[in-house]
Amino acid sequence: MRIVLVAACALVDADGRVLLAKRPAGKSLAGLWEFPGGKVESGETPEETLIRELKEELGIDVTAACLAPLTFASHTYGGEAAGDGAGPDDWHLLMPLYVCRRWSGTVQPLEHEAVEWVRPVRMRNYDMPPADVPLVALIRDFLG
Ligand SMILES: Nc1nc2c([nH]c(=O)n2[C@@H]2O[C@H](COP(=O)(O)OP(=O)(O)OP(=O)(O)O)[C@@H](O)[C@H]2O)c(=O)[nH]1
Repeated sequence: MRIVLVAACALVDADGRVLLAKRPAGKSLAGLWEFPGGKVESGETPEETLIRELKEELGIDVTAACLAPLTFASHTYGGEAAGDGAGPDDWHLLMPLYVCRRWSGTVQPLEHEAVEWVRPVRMRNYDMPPADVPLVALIRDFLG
């Protein structure tokens, strides 16, 4: 099965809130709240992907030194969820999740429908992609 590497980032503000971004209509998983990030392109490190994506998606600048690895998601997307069993279009998401507490610039939803700063205890009220669901409890434990 195809493994797709996606780098994602939990931006954490001075109050310990995490930035969630709402996927826009017309994209896969539209309307769900995700961590900013995107597919690692050929020749990129995951850190380089995040530096690029956080600029494109949110208009902020981060450095690799401020990206701390926290955990990862590992999830198969495809027919299984639809009850069709494994199929040729299935793909497996492998998504390292970083934490970042320092950036420059002001966060703006340049590519998302909206962004919100969310207290970790409230994250379970936000519908997230299935791959992200196991990460929520971990973030809550980590950030308190
Ligand atoms: N950035 C991000 N992507 C996630 C998260 N959880 C999750 O399943 N994904 C999936 O990882 C992929 C990220 O790809 P992307 O952001 O570069 O691509 P995209 O949505 O433009 O493309 P797509 O429409 O092909 O999915 C998407 O399929 C997205 O659904 C998450 O928390 N953050």
